[in-house]
This record gives sequence, C-alpha cells and structure tokens, in this order.
Amino acid sequence: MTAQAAFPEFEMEIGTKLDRFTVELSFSCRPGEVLAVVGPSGAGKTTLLRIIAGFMRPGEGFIRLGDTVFFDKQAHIHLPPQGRRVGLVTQEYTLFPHMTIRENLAFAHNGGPDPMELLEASGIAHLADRRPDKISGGERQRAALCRILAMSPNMLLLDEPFSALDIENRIILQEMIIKVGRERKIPIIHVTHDLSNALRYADRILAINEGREDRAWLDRQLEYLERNAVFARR
Ligand SMILES: Nc1ncnc2c1ncn2[C@@H]1O[C@H](COP(=O)(O)OP(=O)(O)OP(=O)(O)O)[C@@H](O)[C@H]1O
Repeated sequence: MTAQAAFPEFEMEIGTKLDRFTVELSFSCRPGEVLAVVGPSGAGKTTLLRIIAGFMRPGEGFIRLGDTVFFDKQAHIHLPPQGRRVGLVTQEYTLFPHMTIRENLAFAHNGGPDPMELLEASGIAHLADRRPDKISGGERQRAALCRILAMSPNMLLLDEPFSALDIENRIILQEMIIKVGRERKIPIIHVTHDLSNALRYADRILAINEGREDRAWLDRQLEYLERNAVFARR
C-alpha cells in the first residue's frame, strides 16, 4: 500500500481548447497554501476552477490531489464533482430555502469546523434560526460560505466570492476562510481581480492570460500599482 501524505498537495497539468484560445496550464498548490489566480477578463480563470471542480473535462493531462486522481486523460479517469469533495465558493450562494441557517449547516456538516463557531466567526450567529429569504444578500453569502467550510472540503476554490461585499465584510470572510484553510492544511485557489489584496494575503500569485501563465502581464500590473501608489501619496 502506498502511504498517503497526511496533507496532500494539489497538482495539475492540462490542455484544453476553448473557442478563442487553448488553455495550457501546469501548477501545484501545497497544503495550507493560498494561490491567487489573476488575469485580464476572459483569461480563463473561471474555466480553470470549473475544470478543477469537475464541471468541465479538459482535453489533455491530469489533475490530482495527493493520491486522489480527479482527472487523467491517459488512464480514462474523470471523477465527478461529488467525488472530488472540492469546495467551490462563488458569488451565488447555495442554501436550502426551506431550512433555517442552523439546519442548513447541520445538514452539510461532515467533519468540518463546528457550525455555530463558523457562524460566530462570520458575525451571523444571531441569525441562525432564520431562513435564507429572511436575511440580507451579504449575510446569505456568509452563511453559504460557512456551509461549505462545515462540509470539510479537501480543497477550496474561490471565484471572486467577496466582490459584492463591503470592505469590512470582505476582510472578515477572507480571513476566516484562509484561517480554516491553513489550520486544516488544504490548498486554496482564489480567483480574484484585486491584485493589491492578493499581494497582501496570498502565498503565491499565478497570472494567466489567454489560458497560459503570463508573468509579463503580472509585472506590468505591479508596475502600474507602484506608479499609482506614488501618485496617491502626493
Ligand atoms: N465551456 C466553454 N467552452 C468554450 N469556451 C468557453 C467555455 N466557457 C468559457 N469559454 C470562453 O473561455 C474564455 C475564458 O472564460 P472565463 O470565464 O474562464 O474567463 P475569466 O478569466 O474567468 O473572465 P472574467 O475575469 O471576466 O470572469 C472566454 O472567452 C469564454 O467565452
């Protein structure tokens, strides 16, 4: 029997044709690491997360988390999304409308952090006995995020989940999710448009453009940020 590392590393190398360009990406993400994925609009960032989550099948390559093979073209393996136990967090929240927030979390709870502690950390414990239609959009997003964390995912994929929130809520949720990810040593891949924020909290940044890694694009953005920071101080 092969020994499974206690905390598995995520690795992928894929190629797939989209309508305008071919995605060709190869990267890894260590346990507890936060990898920010940035790039211009239409670069293929959401497509990348959909491929990892199992909603799209790439043309070539492999995707694996430790010993668990999500996809392997040569071995004809394509694990369905439910078999991957990947937490995909988007701006669209997923909660059962007929259950209270507490019931939603209890239903999803599968070895993750304590649901009430998650609700407390995200500042919505007082809303635990309400149904989703009786709380605000931002509160629903927080509850949906708690639900995903309670499910104890093997890795987290964040697709701009905080962009509709005000800065304070964004920071609270971002810190909470990163704390859970680091404590549980699961890889976190965060697609974001906010490069300055990514520079503050991500361990690494992967810039993609037309489906491929593009460091020159990242360098141009960093230069732009630096120039504007100087202007802002004047
Ligand atoms: N299933 C698909 N098949 C073929 N092409 C697709 C598919 N889904 C998206 N595309 C195309 O792939 C490109 C990348 O789209 P994607 O949504 O991944 O970009 P993005 O980097 O997330 O953009 P944004 O930052 O604007 O959200 C776009 O040109 C899009 O039209």
